[in-house]
Amino acid sequence: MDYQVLWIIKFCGVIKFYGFIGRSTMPDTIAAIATGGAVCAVGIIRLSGPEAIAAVDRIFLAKSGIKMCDTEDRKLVYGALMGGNGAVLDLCLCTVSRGPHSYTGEDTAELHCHGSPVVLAEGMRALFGAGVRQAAAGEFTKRAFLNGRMDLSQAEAVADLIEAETAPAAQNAAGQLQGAVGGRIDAVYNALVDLSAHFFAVIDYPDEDIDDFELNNYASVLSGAETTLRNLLETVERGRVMKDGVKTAIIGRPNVGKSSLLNALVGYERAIVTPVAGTTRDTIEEKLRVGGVLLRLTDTAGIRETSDEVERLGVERARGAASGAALVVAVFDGSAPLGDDDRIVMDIAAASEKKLAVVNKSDLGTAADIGELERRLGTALIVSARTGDGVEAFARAAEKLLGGGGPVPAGEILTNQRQAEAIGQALESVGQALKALNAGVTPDAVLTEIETALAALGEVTGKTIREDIVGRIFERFCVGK
Ligand SMILES: Nc1nc2c(c(=O)[nH]1)N(C=O)[C@@H](CNc1ccc(C(=O)N[C@@H](CCC(=O)O)C(=O)O)cc1)CN2
Ligand SMILES: Nc1nc2c(ncn2[C@@H]2O[C@H](COP(=O)(O)OP(=O)(O)OP(=O)(O)O)[C@@H](O)[C@H]2O)c(=O)[nH]1
Ligand SMILES: [Mg+2]
Repeated sequence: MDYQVLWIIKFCGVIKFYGFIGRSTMPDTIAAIATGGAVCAVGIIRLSGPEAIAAVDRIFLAKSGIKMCDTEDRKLVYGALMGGNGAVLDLCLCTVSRGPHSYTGEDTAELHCHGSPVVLAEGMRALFGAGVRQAAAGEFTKRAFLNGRMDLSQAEAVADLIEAETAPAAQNAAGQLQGAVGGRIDAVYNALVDLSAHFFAVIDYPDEDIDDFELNNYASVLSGAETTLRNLLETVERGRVMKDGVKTAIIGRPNVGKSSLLNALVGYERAIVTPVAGTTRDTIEEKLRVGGVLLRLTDTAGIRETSDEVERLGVERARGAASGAALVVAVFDGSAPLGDDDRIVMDIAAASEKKLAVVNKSDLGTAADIGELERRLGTALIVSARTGDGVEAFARAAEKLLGGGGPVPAGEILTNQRQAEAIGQALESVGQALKALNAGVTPDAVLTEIETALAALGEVTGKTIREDIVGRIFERFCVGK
């Protein structure tokens, strides 16, 4: 082959090689709309990476004439955002934060525009022209994690905070953003690292026995770790309720006002209401916040014996909803005496651990035996879905029954399944290590268990975690976070 051609091929290979190295050591610059796609008062485009400040300097002209590269960190500068064709897109504010003292740890910039999706999209287009690329979901926070600005439990708290549906859930996530979980896990992690260092020393000098004082010391470190991990795990159930809400089934015989109650609770005509018995066929779901508790309400078909095939399937679904619910709300028509269908409803509700009876239509007077309801179901609340009387009291009763309104969580409630699984594994290994220690097993057996526990704890904070798992965690974030 011609030497010249060979040389060119070799040269291209070198470029490719350095191109690869360049990409892997020097991150590119990313941009995204941070404020979502809706029309709003102010919309923010954010950038991160080595070219972030240079890129805004290409498309943003400060009124004062100053360049953003000459502006101090975290100062807002007023000016014009320029489109690709040189036209002014918006009059906006720009700010920069240089790495490492920024959210991502890299150089960052923000454009605070008028909140028009069109302006923001055009601003993004101008930035692509200035050499930046669209950020992937969660990429800013992923960079913050990879640059050591936060651990993985804090990064996950960012997503939890954004998605929180109640004030306590948001408060708990904010606590975790400050390191409530990461700090506790780190404390256990560090204690176990110290312990394993001792054990390594023992293995290196096998002739020296571990004295009793030290053995006791090791045992107390391990049981201290066990306690911390167990306490954290015990919050998982509360965490699930906090994050996912409480499945709540509204059941009752036809026409008692189940759909009317749902509508009165959520404050709009969510479900169809008619005087015809058997109006609701399929189940209807709606979220409702009562105080700090999120209810996932399911309105169901009225329960009765029926030959109508569609209605029968609906009744089956109603029974299914009740058995799958954490809270059953049994509705009765208080203006009529209780009948056989009401007693079937009572039986279904009584089988649920948590239930509330609602005696509806109080505006029509009372003919139902409220004493019977209270004997079977405990609390009975008198309401009128039509006038709204008692509906608020019902919501308060539900909140109280579900343990809402308790102390405000400051991050100590575990809401993340991945973290819970890893902590469960660590707890198991610490328990085994303690057992091995007490049984007088050779030090390396104890050490093996401690190392397994360390690996599991490292997954919580991200100290030791596979890259593909990190990738999967951040993929679930929104774009711009
Ligand atoms: N406009 C805007 N609002 C936002 C964010 C943002 O990036 N931009 N955030 C993110 O998405 C959250 C705030 N998080 C942040 C965390 C750290 C830093 C930061 O620059 N920290 C530096 C400097 C602190 C200082 O000295 O003032 C540091 O800790 O060194 C910025 C935002 C929520 N609100
Ligand atoms: N006077 C009075 N009427 C009510 C009240 N609540 C509901 N109703 C009426 O009772 C009828 C049935 O109400 P729905 O809410 O459809 O009852 P439901 O239990 O969902 O009925 P199905 O879906 O058929 O099982 C409608 O005509 C409502 O307007 C109330 O508090 N007072
Ligand atoms: Mg209905």
